[in-house]
Amino acid sequence: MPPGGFSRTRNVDYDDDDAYDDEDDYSEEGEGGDGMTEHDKEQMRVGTTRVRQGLGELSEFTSDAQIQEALWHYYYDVDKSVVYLKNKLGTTEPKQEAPKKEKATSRFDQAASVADQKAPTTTGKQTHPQSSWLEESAYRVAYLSPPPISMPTNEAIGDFFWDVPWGNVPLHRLGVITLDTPRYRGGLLGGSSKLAALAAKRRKDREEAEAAATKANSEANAAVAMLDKLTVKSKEPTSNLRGGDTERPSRARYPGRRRSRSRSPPPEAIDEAILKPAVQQPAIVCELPAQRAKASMFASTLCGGSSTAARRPFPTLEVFPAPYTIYKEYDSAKAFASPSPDDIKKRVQGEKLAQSVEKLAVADEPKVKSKNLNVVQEFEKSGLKRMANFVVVGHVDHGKSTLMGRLLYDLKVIDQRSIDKLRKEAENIGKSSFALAWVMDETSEERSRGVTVDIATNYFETDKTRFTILDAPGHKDFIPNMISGASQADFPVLVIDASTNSFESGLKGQTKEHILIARSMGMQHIIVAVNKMDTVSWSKARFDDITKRMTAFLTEASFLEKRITFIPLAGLTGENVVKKIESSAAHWYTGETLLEALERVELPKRNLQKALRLSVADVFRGDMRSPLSISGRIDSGTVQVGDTILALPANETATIKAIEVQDAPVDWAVAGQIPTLHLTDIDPIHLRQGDMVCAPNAPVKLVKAFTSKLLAFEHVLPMPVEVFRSTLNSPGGIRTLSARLNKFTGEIVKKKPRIVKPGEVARVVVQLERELPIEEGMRVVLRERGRTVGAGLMENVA
Ligand SMILES: Nc1nc2c(ncn2[C@@H]2O[C@H](COP(=O)(O)OP(=O)(O)OP(=O)(O)O)[C@@H](O)[C@H]2O)c(=O)[nH]1
Repeated sequence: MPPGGFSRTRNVDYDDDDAYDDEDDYSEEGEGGDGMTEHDKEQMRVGTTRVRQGLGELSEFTSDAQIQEALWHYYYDVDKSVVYLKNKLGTTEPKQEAPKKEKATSRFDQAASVADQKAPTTTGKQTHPQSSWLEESAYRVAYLSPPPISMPTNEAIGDFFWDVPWGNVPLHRLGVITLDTPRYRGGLLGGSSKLAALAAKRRKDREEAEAAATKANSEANAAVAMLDKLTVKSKEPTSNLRGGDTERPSRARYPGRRRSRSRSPPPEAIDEAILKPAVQQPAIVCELPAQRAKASMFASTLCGGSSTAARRPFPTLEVFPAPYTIYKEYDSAKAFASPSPDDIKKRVQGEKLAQSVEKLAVADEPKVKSKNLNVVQEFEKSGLKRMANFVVVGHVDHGKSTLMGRLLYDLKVIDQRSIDKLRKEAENIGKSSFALAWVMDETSEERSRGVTVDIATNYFETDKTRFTILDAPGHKDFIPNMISGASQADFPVLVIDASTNSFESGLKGQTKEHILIARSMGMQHIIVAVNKMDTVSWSKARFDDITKRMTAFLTEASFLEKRITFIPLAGLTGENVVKKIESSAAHWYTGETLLEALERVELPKRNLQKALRLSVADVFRGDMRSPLSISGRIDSGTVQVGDTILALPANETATIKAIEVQDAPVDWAVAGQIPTLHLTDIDPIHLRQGDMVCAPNAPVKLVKAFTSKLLAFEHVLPMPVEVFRSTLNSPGGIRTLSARLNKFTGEIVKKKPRIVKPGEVARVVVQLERELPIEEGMRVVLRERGRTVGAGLMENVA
């Protein structure tokens, strides 16, 4: 390159890294940061000595810095440096200051200053007056906005450097100086000729490294190309891709990658960039770092590392779009329009599996067939014993469960071994006196607390009758359960504790309440078991006193005296339960035992001819064979296996699959019995405790308000109450007091009374919160805040 053939600015094309990685650059180049290697320094030292020798007497006027500057510029050429310095010293007065303090002015800078004299100056006041043009430019680039640049002419530079042997500069160094548009670099590279040379040296090193990398890449590419040949070719269309892109592996299998490129240009832009032929860019060299390592020995052996296969160019795009977004052909190809081979295989396997499963399948359960029996006739000719359900009521701890345990034990329904076991268990927790009660109280809560919580059911039979025991809880907290039990019973057995004060406290407690509820349920016969007579030494006076007071109360509650039976007994020891008492202390009692009284009770008439009505007392969700079972008393009508029933208020039908009465399977059941019905063809969610089951052709209406004839237990006035019907209870209220009635005749005594006193009978309108299946003749109990305020008979829909 001729000396005058370049612009004043040496626009060295360094990597961008150079612009900000200054510290790294210097640290690489020696401790002093002067950019000289040890070899340079040695050459500089020897050269300085020889130049001084060449200068002779002029040497004393020349500083080391000047000599070294010359040597640096002439690449350690001693002769040229001597000539240069002699010329310089011949025209320039040596300075008097110490050479070390003088700032060395490079020849290049001198050239610039000469040119400056010819060029128009545009520098402002920020420019140092003695700085060269190049220094000024560096200063401006570093601290100011770029000024309009005044360029020295090539002629001026050429004149100055006419004797400079630029032609000796190695070719690779010439390569780093370009004739591009002036481009200002920072102060590091803008004003130092040493640094320029240093940069040239680095450029050379880098080019050598790149050449090595290129060679390595060629080998690696050859290896990769060989590996690519071994892979299955993508069938996806690539017709409108550029040549280089056709070899790009499909990215459809890696959709996640596209998601990670959140800053990718929009698909349209990519489309254009990829699909249109690339525009030839002038003189842009894409210098990518070596991205591929040299092929391993194994790869070279396998694929021919020395192969001369054409090198695949590195992709110059930094954005690799997912094909579905840019290549229209993928859309039209509809790659997933038909099932994949895997899908087809799976489908075939699935079909085979389904066929084999079908072979294994059990045929659907045959529909339950009805025998279409005339159940009433069947019942009449069956010769069944009479069936009696009684509820055991009374104040808490008066001995109800113990009495029933004794009854069952003495009737051998419970064997000695079971009783011994219960005794042992009861002793273990210090409740040995409750062993008999545990015959009925089976839950751990009941046993640990010593109180009955829920209705306990058990069975026994005599020669004439099959009995169902419904043992009710005596505690006031469980009155709703007591109501549920009472609603299923034909008559009550009232248990009274004859012990001192116990009878009296019972009267204030649940004794009276239980009696009233039982009577309100329509029960007309009652057996009063005066219990724990052993605690009062079988006192006739005590028994008579209790009998007298209870008769008065019971008759007031509308029990006829002839239908009331009193029996002195002791459930714990068993006297007068099944066996007559033998003690002389009880010689005054010659009446019947409890069992005899039970056998003698007149049972209510069964409404077999009426439509089916069954109050659901329990719902059992069982196994696959019997997913849903219900139990409850049949108030009227009959059922048989195969019958369709209607559940209310869900209004869902079900089929009776099987029937059990007292744990024995039967074909039918009639009013008065408490069967268990195993159902099918219904979702278990449609049946709950308290629901009504009836004949589909004679359903019970759902009502939200009704008129009732009410016996008041407490003062009654329009107020919110809880309405109990059998096992069902629902919020509601007494809406209206229509009239007060004569207790015996039912005639209206007073219309719209403001209040009804305890013991009076009134006609009231009861409002329900939701619709419930209630019809004429059904009995309801109204409670308010845990107290029973009244019980009544539903008359009609209000
Ligand atoms: N001395 C004596 N104690 C009895 C008799 N009958 C029951 N008891 C005792 O009275 C206590 C209560 O007996 P339970 O049978 O649990 O009374 P309950 O009426 O069933 O109690 P709840 O069902 O919780 O209302 C127990 O300790 C019994 O041992 C009896 O005839 N004589």
